[in-house]
Formats: sequence, structure tokens, C-alpha cells
Amino acid sequence: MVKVNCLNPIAAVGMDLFSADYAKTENMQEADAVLVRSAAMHDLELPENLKAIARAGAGVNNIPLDKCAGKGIVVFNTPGANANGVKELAIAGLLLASRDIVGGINWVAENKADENIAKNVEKAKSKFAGREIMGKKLGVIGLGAIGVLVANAANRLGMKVYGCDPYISVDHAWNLSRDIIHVKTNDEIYKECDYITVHVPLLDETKHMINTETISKMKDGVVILNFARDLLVNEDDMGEALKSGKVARYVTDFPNAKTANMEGVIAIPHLGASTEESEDNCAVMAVKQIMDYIENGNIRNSVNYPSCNAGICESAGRIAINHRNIRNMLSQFTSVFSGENINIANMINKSKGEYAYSIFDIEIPSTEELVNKLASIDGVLKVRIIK
Ligand SMILES: NC(=O)C1=CN([C@@H]2O[C@H](COP(=O)(O)OP(=O)(O)OC[C@H]3O[C@@H](n4cnc5c(N)ncnc54)[C@H](O)[C@@H]3O)[C@@H](O)[C@H]2O)C=CC1
Ligand SMILES: O=C(O)CCC(=O)C(=O)O
Repeated sequence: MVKVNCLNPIAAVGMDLFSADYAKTENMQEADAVLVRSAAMHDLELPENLKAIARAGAGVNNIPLDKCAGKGIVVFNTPGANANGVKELAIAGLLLASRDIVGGINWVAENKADENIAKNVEKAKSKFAGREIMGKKLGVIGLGAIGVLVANAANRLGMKVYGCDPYISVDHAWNLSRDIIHVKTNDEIYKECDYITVHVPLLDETKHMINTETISKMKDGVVILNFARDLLVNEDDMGEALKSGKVARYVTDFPNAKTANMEGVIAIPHLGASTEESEDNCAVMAVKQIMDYIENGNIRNSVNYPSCNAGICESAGRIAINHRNIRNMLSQFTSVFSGENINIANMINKSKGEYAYSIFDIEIPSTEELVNKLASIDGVLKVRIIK
């Protein structure tokens, strides 16, 4: 029985895909696989038996990727599965920052007992007036699954859209409207744009990328939107910029004790991916990836191990090995098989950074003895009998 632990609720449409060979466990220490959304995993003890973690979502900054890789645990995410949900909320964010919709709604709630509310609306409404986004300039930093959708949607709403992503993938470039002005540096966005929205992962190099220095390059009264991660923005610097009026509004999907108390902040409680559709898409993708890894050893959409697709095993046996990406690993593996007089029917070896992964289809059913011999090779992190 394969034991699956969910650190966050995962949509039923995904969980229902697990066959009778899988059972849910509340105890992570006995899990073969973990499904997670935003739960923080950095301080959790990772059990020896754990083979895979699937993040039902995009951002993986809540998971210790390198520690997992070093223990032979493959971490998956679900690229693009919640991108439309975030795009729609980011567009809502543009509108919320432009018209005082929140102030207006609050005014109605505060005056709901007033019998003359209908008449008083007309007197009160001028203080909630705003501006339109059509014709304004939007800068999109990060043209991945979400950034491309936001750029294209804002373009269709009549905004002039600038985009920057030094590492844009070919697929995302294909999906980007030709109307988007593709700039090479964020500085061009800072200089030109009335609205700036950030859609990059939180990494050492992106942490606090919005700070006093970068804000000083922006237009006075700029609106900044952050539907990616709180730490992309230096919040003390943002507080100063809001006070001075340099930044007119900061729209964030990541409220905390600081931003929730700042004037000029529109804070949403991390709702970007909280739609039925996004939750379903992420759950289905995460569960399918886990099942393919557990049952066939195949890796799709991992963030710490290479992609590897050996299909369904048609030989008598299959062994999967997570190992370090160092010299002579393959020759040591093949000599274990040849030492046992076992013919290899098919093999794949792929690497990603410091880690690598190999699948061997062999012409006899795999044995524990083979596993022990392979596991004793220096640099091997995990060996699994698939068949
Ligand atoms: N608010 C929410 O509920 C959600 C938030 N997110 C956040 O949004 C982020 C982006 O998500 P996706 O678009 O799905 O990811 P993605 O991986 O498709 O796109 C990220 C893009 O950022 C680019 N990038 C990386 N470093 C960059 C830099 N320094 N400057 C410019 N571009 C850079 C990459 O080349 C890539 O194209 C996630 O990492 C996550 O933190 C994602 C989903 C839901
Ligand atoms: O699961 C969620 O609601 C969070 C989504 C998110 O932040 C992500 O996918 O990176």
C-alpha cells in the first residue's frame, strides 16, 4: 500500500484518482508521498521512506528543495495549473487600485441603516472616484505562466503593456501577444510604467527586488501589484514610499502584520489560486505526477530532479536510482548488473544540477539483493524497485 499524506486540503477530483493501492495517512512520518499547497516544510523531519512531494501549485519556496534532493526525494509542482486564477485576481487588483471600489463598498456597508442612502450616495460618491486603466502603461516582470496571461489580458483591456523576463521560455514567448513591448531590463519598466506587476519566483536573486532603490527609478504615483510572494518586496521601503506618495497603491496577495496596517495597501488573503478551477487543475496534475513516479518511476515537472520518461515498463524488471551527478555512476551501475549476468533492456540517465536519475529496465524481476548492491555505491541517494 502506498501511503499519501496531505499537508493541506487537496481537491477531491485529484484525490479520487488514487487507486485502491493508495491510502491516505495523517502521519507524515509513514508517508511514501506528500501533497502540499502552502504549508511550510522547511522545519519538518523528512522520513527515510518518503519518495515524492507534490506541490499543488507553482511556488516551491515552502519546500526545502536541496535537502529533499539530497535524500532522493523528488519534488514536483504543477506549472500553469493555477495561472488563470492568479491572472483574473491580478486584473481585479489593477481595477481595485484604480477605482476606490473597496472604499465605496465599505461606505455602503457603514450606511446601510440610513433610509436616505440612495440620495446620499450621490453626495458621497465623489470621494471614491478613480481613473481608468485603458491607455495606461503596465509593466509585467516575469513572463511565465501567469505573467504572460496578465500581459495579454491587460493588453486586451487597452493597456500599453511592457514585459521583462531574461529567461523567458520558448513556449511562453509563443503565447505572448505581439503587442507586448518586450524590454531587456526592469529599469525600462520602472521608468515607463504607471502600474507594475511582479510574477517571478522568490529566489535569493529576486528577494527584495522592489526596494527604495528600484522604487526611486519608478514614476511618481506608481501602482505596484504583488501576486507572487511577499518577500519580493522590501516592506519597510514600501511603507516609506507609500507615505511619501511615490507609490500610490500597493496591492498584495500576501498580507502580514506590517502591510495589513499600512495606509495605501490593498491586501488580499492569498486568494490568487483559490478558485475551484485552479484547485482542481493543481490537484489532478499533482496526483497524476505522483502516481506516474510511484508506479513507473517517471518524472514530470520536478523542480529538483530531471525530467525522465521511460513509459510503462515492458521488461521483467525496472529499478530507479536517485543519485548525485558525479562521474562514473553509470559504469558502476552497469557493472552491478553485468556482475549478476543481467541483461539491461533499456536505460535512461538524466541530470539536473548536482542531482541525477537513472532508470534500468532489466530482463529479470528486480531483487532486494540488486537494490542493496546499487544502494551501497557512493553517491547513490535512493534505489527503488518499480517492478
Ligand atoms: N498568489 C498566488 O496564489 C500564486 C502565486 N504564485 C507565485 O507566482 C510566481 C510565478 O508563477 P508562474 O508564472 O506560474 O511561474 P513560472 O515559473 O511559469 O514563471 C516565472 C517566470 O519568472 C521568470 N523569472 C525568474 N527570475 C526572473 C527575474 N529575475 N526577472 C524576470 N523574470 C524572472 C522566469 O523566467 C519565468 O518565466 C510563483 O513562483 C509563485 O511564487 C503562483 C501561483 C499562485
Ligand atoms: O495553494 C495555494 O493557494 C497557493 C498558490 C500559490 O501561491 C502558488 O501556486 O505558488
